[in-house]
Amino acid sequence: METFPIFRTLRYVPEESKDKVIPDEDVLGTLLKVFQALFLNDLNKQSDILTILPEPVKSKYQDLLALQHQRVNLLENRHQQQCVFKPEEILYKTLGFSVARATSSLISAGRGVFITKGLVPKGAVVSMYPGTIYQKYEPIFFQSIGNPFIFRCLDGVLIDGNDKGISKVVYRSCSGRDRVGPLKMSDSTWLTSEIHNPLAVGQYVNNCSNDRAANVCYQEFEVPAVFPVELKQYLPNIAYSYAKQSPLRCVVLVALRDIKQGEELFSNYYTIVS
Ligand SMILES: C[S@@+](CC[C@H](N)C(=O)[O-])C[C@H]1O[C@@H](n2cnc3c(N)ncnc32)[C@H](O)[C@@H]1O
Repeated sequence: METFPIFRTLRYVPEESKDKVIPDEDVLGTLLKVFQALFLNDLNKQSDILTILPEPVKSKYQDLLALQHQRVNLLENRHQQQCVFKPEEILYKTLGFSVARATSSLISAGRGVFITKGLVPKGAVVSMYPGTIYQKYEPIFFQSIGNPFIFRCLDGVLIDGNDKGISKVVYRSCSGRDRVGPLKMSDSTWLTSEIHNPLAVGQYVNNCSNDRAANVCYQEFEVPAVFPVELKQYLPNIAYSYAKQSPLRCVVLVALRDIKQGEELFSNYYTIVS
């Protein structure tokens, strides 16, 4: 009888990446830059979002929006030009590249992740690994059966990045639980075809092979307590258990070299892919 491993693909951050490829401040800086641009874009679509924000946050964005409109009017010489873009366009305008899922260049590997526009410089954060965060003592047995999207961090913390079945239900449930009034503390749109955070595709990156060297690597990151509350809605991770004290674990993928438009991303799973 065939024995089936619980974790079909259990990728992990290898010991050597304790020496992080880029400093945490750079990861944080990139996320803040992209999320703030996404938020301003959302405000342009729906300015009534401002009314639910605490006063200091509201005035910060009112000023930023006013500045943005001034700039657009100067450039375009038009009145009240609406500047609303798709999330992938915001990513391109902010970081100089966009990234998306498409059929992998590897035969029968399903989908993969590609640079669809622009150039990713070496050392840039190129995507995020979305999913529910489990401490190593938390139950994940049923979610893990036949699930190739489980990622293991150095300390045994697991991230379930599966966007289907029970994994999807669990993520949605945790995300609803952690809402603070109208404010979302995480992004659930990576479970749908309308992704709000275009970086949240890292779970679809395929494993490297002899003829496809890894061009990205995983790096762990803890979201600091000071992370702006209005930008948490773009974080594609949620803790399985509600833990007010512990910081939220994230995993980002960092470019190991310059990556050009049209190239597929490959990481090292450090496991045998079946
Ligand atoms: C986390 S998923 C990656 C996304 C997957 N390609 C998909 O479309 O769902 C991991 C699975 O992708 C496939 N895969 C990843 N790297 C591969 C490779 N180098 N060759 C063949 N299949 C691969 C395997 O089926 C593996 O279990």
